[in-house]
Amino acid sequence: MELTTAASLTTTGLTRRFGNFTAVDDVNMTVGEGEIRAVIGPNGAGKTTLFNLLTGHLRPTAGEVRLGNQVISGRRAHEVAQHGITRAFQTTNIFPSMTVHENVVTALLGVSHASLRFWTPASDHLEKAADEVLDLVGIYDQRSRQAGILAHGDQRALELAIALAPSPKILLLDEPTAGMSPYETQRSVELLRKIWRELKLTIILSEHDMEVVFGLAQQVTVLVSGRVLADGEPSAVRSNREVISAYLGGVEE
Ligand SMILES: Nc1ncnc2c1ncn2[C@@H]1O[C@H](COP(=O)(O)OP(=O)(O)OP(=O)(O)O)[C@@H](O)[C@H]1O
Repeated sequence: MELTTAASLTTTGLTRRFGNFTAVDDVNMTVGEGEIRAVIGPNGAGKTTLFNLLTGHLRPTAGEVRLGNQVISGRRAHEVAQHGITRAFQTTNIFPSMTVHENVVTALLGVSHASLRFWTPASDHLEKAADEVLDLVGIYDQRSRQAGILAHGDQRALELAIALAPSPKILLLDEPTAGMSPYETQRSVELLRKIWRELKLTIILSEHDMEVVFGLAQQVTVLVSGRVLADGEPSAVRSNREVISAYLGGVEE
């Protein structure tokens, strides 16, 4: 498997208004290459809107998003994806009537060979590349099954495979463990850590489960009312008094 460097992501003055309401308010954030960053905040803090701005699903009212040195804000979602930012979970891309394998091959089609950094790079080998992705996320044995009848956990793994297929530089995960049992959550955290280690990509996740956040992320950004209340290493964020009173409540140890 050929590996690539990850990429850094920077937002400068990133702002999104809906009418008079400001959902994302002057967010300045730098996510380093190969970092795992968690974005946390209470309901309505602006996490989903921020992710939509990062993926090109929304245009900013003001400010910009840069991937490395390249400005990507203002581009359409499919262009942003081609530049190397993909997303799993909130926007499900599964075709339920196709097989698991066909779903991943479809995600690989349209990606130039040069972009298949993680997987075997040749069109004749798209099938093989799809198998590599499925093996990585642990559902290779499900490859011939119809995607729509997969168990919930396997369907989430397939969503992850589809997001990983284009060999992204940055992977965005919307609440990767939402709705999972403690056991499934633990397995997901291990899987994400393995993917991050093997592919050396940058991961940005939004998550409500603080065990997941503090177990996985190297840096945490806390959003409240669209603004960055704090960011830094998990231990610093965890003991930040403003964060505790605004959001974390009883999590202080
Ligand atoms: N298209 C829209 N039009 C108007 N208001 C919107 C729109 N999208 C989001 N908002 C508002 O922006 C605010 C931030 O919403 P957002 O979904 O980004 O928060 P969130 O942090 O993802 O919340 P949650 O954790 O509940 O998913 C909310 O008050 C929401 O009602």
